[in-house]
Amino acid sequence: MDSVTKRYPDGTVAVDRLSLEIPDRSITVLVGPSGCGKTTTLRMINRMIEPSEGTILIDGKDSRQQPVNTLRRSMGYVIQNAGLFQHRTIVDNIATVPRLLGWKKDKARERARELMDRVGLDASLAKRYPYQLSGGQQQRVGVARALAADPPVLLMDEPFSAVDPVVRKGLQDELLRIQAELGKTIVFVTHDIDEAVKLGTMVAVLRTGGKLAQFAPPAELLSHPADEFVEDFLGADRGVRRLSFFPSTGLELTMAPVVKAGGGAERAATDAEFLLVTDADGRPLGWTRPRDLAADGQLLPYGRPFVAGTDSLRAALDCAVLSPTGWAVAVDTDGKVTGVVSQQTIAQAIRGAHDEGRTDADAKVTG
Ligand SMILES: Nc1ncnc2c1ncn2[C@@H]1O[C@H](COP(=O)(O)OP(=O)(O)OP(=O)(O)O)[C@@H](O)[C@H]1O
Repeated sequence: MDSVTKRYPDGTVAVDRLSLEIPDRSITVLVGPSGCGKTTTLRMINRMIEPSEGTILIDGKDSRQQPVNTLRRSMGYVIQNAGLFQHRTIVDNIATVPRLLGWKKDKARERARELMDRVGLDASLAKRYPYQLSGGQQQRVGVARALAADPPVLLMDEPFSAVDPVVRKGLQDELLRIQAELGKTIVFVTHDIDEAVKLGTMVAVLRTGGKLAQFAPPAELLSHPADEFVEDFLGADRGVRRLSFFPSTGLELTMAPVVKAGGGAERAATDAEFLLVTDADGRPLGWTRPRDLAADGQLLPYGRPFVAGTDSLRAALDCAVLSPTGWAVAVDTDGKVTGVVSQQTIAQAIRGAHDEGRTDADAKVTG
């Protein structure tokens, strides 16, 4: 996208000399306050809106040189509230584009069922109508419909804005999984900076008037906001959020205060204030004081453990802060305890990470 401007007939400049290089097979997020030109930018990509000036190249080809129908079919489009056809069943909604492309009904429906599975929709919903689905399920149908003809590009305009936070997180995780599996080029519009940071390989922050404020990987955005506008938009807690990009790999874990239930007090040869009790398989049960170990008393909750190595320092910190003992519990992918770590040790690791100034987008980890 090279120096693209959109001036509406009434003179409004919605997008102002925007230049962006959208990377292939990754998620690029356009984020910014209401009215900053996100939707206009997205729609210029598939020519639902024609730019007033500038050039949009797709795979090196000027988008104006391609027939608009060919262009649109190479781009799935997902909008808020899914925009489903209310009088068509779920399976037929998803089969819409393949049918338009001339596929036989059976083949199109088979493809639709395959996609339902891919986006996490139960096959039993196939014959229902959109009004018989929850908002989150409808949104999944919207994604499946956009993927139906296997377009290389997906354009998504605030697709998850209308659902509650829990469902939204599920949809975001699903999108990341689909992207990892299918390697689509996705351009995603949101006004939610958390969503942008979570989903984006690259994030374009736009300011009112359709001007680009910064275009960077999320870790860089959080560590080096280009100016005060971006800094304000990222919010006051960007320091904590940045921890999402530091892996917990280097945290020093200890097994010293970890004991098996029924293992006897002699196992607790530590002067730790609290002991973590596990079951016979090594899964966490809860914390206790050493003197209460033999008494079979109530255990204190251990909170949500983090997966050492996979989860981020932010996840580890969260576990420690939420734990009544101030210690976070690390587990492996089977949920077995690999050690515990104190808030102080995590704080040291955080200082170390910040000092190193590690802002590499490749360091993006979950949690
Ligand atoms: N058809 C139109 N005619 C005139 N002005 C328009 C038209 N469509 C959009 N605008 C204006 O262009 C600007 C950018 O609009 P756009 O919808 O692209 O913003 P947005 O960032 O997607 O906003 P939101 O987050 O509120 O959806 C706004 O000031 C809007 O009022």
